[in-house]
Amino acid sequence: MRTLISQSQLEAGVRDLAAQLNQQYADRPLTVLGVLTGSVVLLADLIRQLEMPLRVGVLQARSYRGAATTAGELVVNLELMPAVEGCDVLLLDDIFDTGRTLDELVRRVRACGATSVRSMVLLNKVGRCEVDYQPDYSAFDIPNEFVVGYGLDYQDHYRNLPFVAALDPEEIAAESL
Ligand SMILES: O=P(O)(O)OC[C@H]1O[C@H](OP(=O)(O)OP(=O)(O)O)[C@H](O)[C@@H]1O
Ligand code: HPA
Repeated sequence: MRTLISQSQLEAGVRDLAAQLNQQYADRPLTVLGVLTGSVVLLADLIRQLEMPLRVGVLQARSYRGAATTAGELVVNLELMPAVEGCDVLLLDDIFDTGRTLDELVRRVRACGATSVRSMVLLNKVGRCEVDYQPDYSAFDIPNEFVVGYGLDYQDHYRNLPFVAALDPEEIAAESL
């Protein structure tokens, strides 16, 4: 694997995301919803730098399964999500790739009565978007490569890496290429 974004670059990127939110929301209460599972590392690092009255919740979305590096059917589970009616919500995810996950989640959370729904991602994979939606905040543009680390997985591994790396073709199972 090849490192694309180092630990210190990630720290600076997350600091910058937090500063944007602290400026945008100031003293307004915010509900941050982390998209399981990939957002967990970003969620933990980001919320400790937020200064507004904050609620934290999670929901789940999954479409990349097993050895696949392309999206399959999107399955959404809102059972763990707190009530968001009348709330300003920030959906937080690790990566915007085809955009199908966030596009669907923004619609679903709006339908639950949130006052506003913005979205934030760590990584924006350039040139892959398949939807008419863009995240409101992102820290890094990355090329069209399958990446792991800092929450991102391949076959449920590598989420614990403190940096973001691109997998080389020989590290990706032959059946998913
Ligand atoms: O923009 P998209 O093409 O929709 O891809 C982005 C989504 O894919 C990944 O989730 P995944 O389905 O791998 O589930 P996970 O978070 O549990 O790993 C990632 O965490 C995002 O939620
Ligand atoms: O590049 C990626 N890596 C890991 N998970 C992902 N989900 C969408 N794109 C990616």
